[in-house]
Amino acid sequence: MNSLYTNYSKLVLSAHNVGLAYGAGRPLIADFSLAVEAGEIVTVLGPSGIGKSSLLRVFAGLQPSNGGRVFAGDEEVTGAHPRVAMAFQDPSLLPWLTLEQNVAFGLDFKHQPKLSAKERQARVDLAIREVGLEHARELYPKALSGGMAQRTALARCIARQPSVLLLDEPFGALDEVTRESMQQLLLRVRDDFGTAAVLITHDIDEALLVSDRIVLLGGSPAHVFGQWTLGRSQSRDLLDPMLQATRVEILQALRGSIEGKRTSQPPAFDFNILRHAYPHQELSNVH
Ligand SMILES: Nc1ncnc2c1ncn2[C@@H]1O[C@H](COP(=O)(O)OP(=O)(O)OP(=O)(O)O)[C@@H](O)[C@H]1O
Repeated sequence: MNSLYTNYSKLVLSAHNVGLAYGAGRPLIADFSLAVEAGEIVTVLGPSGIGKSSLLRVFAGLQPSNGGRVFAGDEEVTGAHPRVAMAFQDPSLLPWLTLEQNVAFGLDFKHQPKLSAKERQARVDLAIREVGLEHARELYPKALSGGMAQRTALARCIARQPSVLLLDEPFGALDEVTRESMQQLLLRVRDDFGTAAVLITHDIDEALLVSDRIVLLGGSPAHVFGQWTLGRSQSRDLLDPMLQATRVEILQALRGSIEGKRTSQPPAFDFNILRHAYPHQELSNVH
């Protein structure tokens, strides 16, 4: 287990001491910090109900945190941000719009920069091509398979040209083969555009197949309970003994986190990295 915070100037998303609570009860999440580099795919695993989706909504600026700060690049996230795009398990397509119109709709979000008609069409075309749905652009959502609908939702995100994708179990409802092709698509988007991603999944194998880093949430309030870095040269064949060993380690830690036991010390977060990346930001509440 180790951490990967090497390319300081390339952070696209960072969370500093984020806390989360619903109502006046015990906080759900405390002191959560994460730094995501350009092109890095970070998967967040953790027991059901620990707060993974809530955390992602905070990263997307869709929900306030209780303390802490989130940055997209060097801009603080205080609401929906043009460089941050989120996709959910439900593709949330508008049924009265065609596939192409659904993709273009992502560019109409209030916080998006204004584009010329030509630039807008170019972005839509590129995104549809990237997800391999050029043949289906005139179809309405009811005529799309689950995989095609998810590809459309991803294209809607891609058209916005985000620096980071926030993916809340987007492949969870798909059959295994479609799921595999979506995982390959995610890797391709990363390779083609350098887009980073924070992915929530319950599937350890999925995490092992796509992630540069796996972060496990555990404890109450939840915090980083374990962290694994997978090199790009690491085999992603699930039968590979190294990957198998990591799988077992993650599974044991996940069981430990469910039982509320600390099986491993979470890695200490080096806040000097954030100071280095954001020298002009006031990080006084970061200790
Ligand atoms: N808007 C809300 N108001 C009050 N409580 C909420 C709200 N949203 C989520 N919760 C509660 O917060 C806890 C964490 O929910 P969240 O969906 O973030 O967890 P999760 O780890 O993503 O769960 P799962 O893996 O089952 O999807 C749950 O107990 C949930 O009931």
